[in-house]
Amino acid sequence: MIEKRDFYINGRWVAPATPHDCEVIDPSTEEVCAVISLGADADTDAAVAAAKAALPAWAGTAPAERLAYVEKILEIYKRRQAEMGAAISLEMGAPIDMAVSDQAEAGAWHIRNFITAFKDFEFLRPLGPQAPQTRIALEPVGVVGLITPWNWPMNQVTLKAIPALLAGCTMVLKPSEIAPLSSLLFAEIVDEAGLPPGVFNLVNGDGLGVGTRLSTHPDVEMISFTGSTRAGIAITKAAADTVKRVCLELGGKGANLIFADADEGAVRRGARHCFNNSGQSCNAPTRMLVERPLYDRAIDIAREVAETTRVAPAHETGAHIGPVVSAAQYDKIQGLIAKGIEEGARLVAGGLGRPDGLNRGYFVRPTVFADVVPGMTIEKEEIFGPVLSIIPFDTEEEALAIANDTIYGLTNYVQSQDGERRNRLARRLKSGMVEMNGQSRGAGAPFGGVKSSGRAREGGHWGIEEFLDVKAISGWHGA
Ligand SMILES: NC(=O)c1ccc[n+]([C@@H]2O[C@H](COP(=O)([O-])OP(=O)(O)OC[C@H]3O[C@@H](n4cnc5c(N)ncnc54)[C@H](O)[C@@H]3O)[C@@H](O)[C@H]2O)c1
Repeated sequence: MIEKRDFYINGRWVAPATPHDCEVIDPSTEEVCAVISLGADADTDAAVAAAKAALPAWAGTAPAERLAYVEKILEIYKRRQAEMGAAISLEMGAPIDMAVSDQAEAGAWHIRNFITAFKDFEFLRPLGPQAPQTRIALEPVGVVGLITPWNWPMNQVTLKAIPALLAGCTMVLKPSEIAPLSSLLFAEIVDEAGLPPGVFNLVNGDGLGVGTRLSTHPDVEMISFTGSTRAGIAITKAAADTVKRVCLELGGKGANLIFADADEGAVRRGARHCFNNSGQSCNAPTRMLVERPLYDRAIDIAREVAETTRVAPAHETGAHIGPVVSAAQYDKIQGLIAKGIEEGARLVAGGLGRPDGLNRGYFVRPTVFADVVPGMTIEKEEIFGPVLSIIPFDTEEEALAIANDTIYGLTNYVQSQDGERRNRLARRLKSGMVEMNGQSRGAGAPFGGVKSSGRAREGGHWGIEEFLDVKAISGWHGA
């Protein structure tokens, strides 16, 4: 049993002000695998005070010095990547091979992309030839609170902590209390990199405790949050009285528009993407919109993908999907599958209950619904499980209308050999990202959404700029 009750505050591991144990559950076994602490206001206040005290010196370091620290973090992170994958696999159920090669690797990928973006990042820029004595200065926002979810834990932590460091901010990270082990390891990595005390702090806790304290704290200038739309709204309201910057990465209900001229692998790729990470990705293409001539064939392919997707405990090596993260998520997904059946969608694979042979653990059957009608609950709500909804369409306009008729707007997908059509749709789909013909976002591209998916932009240049205030200066001396 892992016992990690301490928080990382002011460069040291410290016991919580008041003991408050919290059990971490291994979703593959439903057994307790670790004990952490939930912080109280006193812990949060101590971490914010440390970050505030460290801010002037850190904000004043040369960019090259901050870059050197981040390069050191990357070096240690790579050395400990297998350990990181194991922590993620245990805490949230990603299969061990995938946890190392995708989940933990996502963190390394973001750090590398930030390093590249930072090398030509300009903190002082001319406004333009029309105003030769005006400069635009980008300055660190200050002390920032980072609140992260359990589904891609290191992906999210690196997308926040690394640009905050590069920008010159100091910070308090509150990872998900459901999956805190990877973040505790990240704090060890930061500690080993030798950052000045107080620049990076970690306090474990829940949303109502540490999360709310950070969101309302007068010395915290910004909250960078990834998680549910529900919590994002609560944080925005809580942060209003202190007029913080609030950057939100929230839920999604991605549409994958597959036209009859799509490449051979499009349906298979879309179904696999939906089931990856047991469906627990905010950008998952969960609504597969298929042009009528391809519709029956697409259902057959999706069924085959579901039936051949192996579900197994997270510690097993090889290609499979693991459990979903918790009993609460399992129950929510079961409820939505039941709702799909009740509302008349056609169940073509999977369904209620656990896969055969798995009687313990939060395992969900890869599930495919066909004949899903826009407006059905499974078409509207984010399920966050391995559940695909297939919807037929006859015209491009109809597909576009269905895709855009959602409160979310994170990633949409288009599969077609017609380049003109792809470009047209890319501009008309209401989302922060559009991925076409299986091409994923390029290194350093901004990740973020519109509408109820939140409007943060993380990664690369954009991700660094989120942690900077813009100052306009006129009467500047010199060139
Ligand atoms: N857009 C993205 O980039 C992105 C990425 C991953 C996950 N997500 C979304 O995250 C959700 C799943 O994650 P989750 O269940 O951990 O979400 P969640 O919102 O319940 O929790 C996320 C984090 O917020 C904290 N929190 C909860 N309520 C809070 C409050 N009132 N004040 C302050 N903090 C609070 C939690 O403790 C946790 O650290 C899904 O909806 C998913 O789509 C979005």
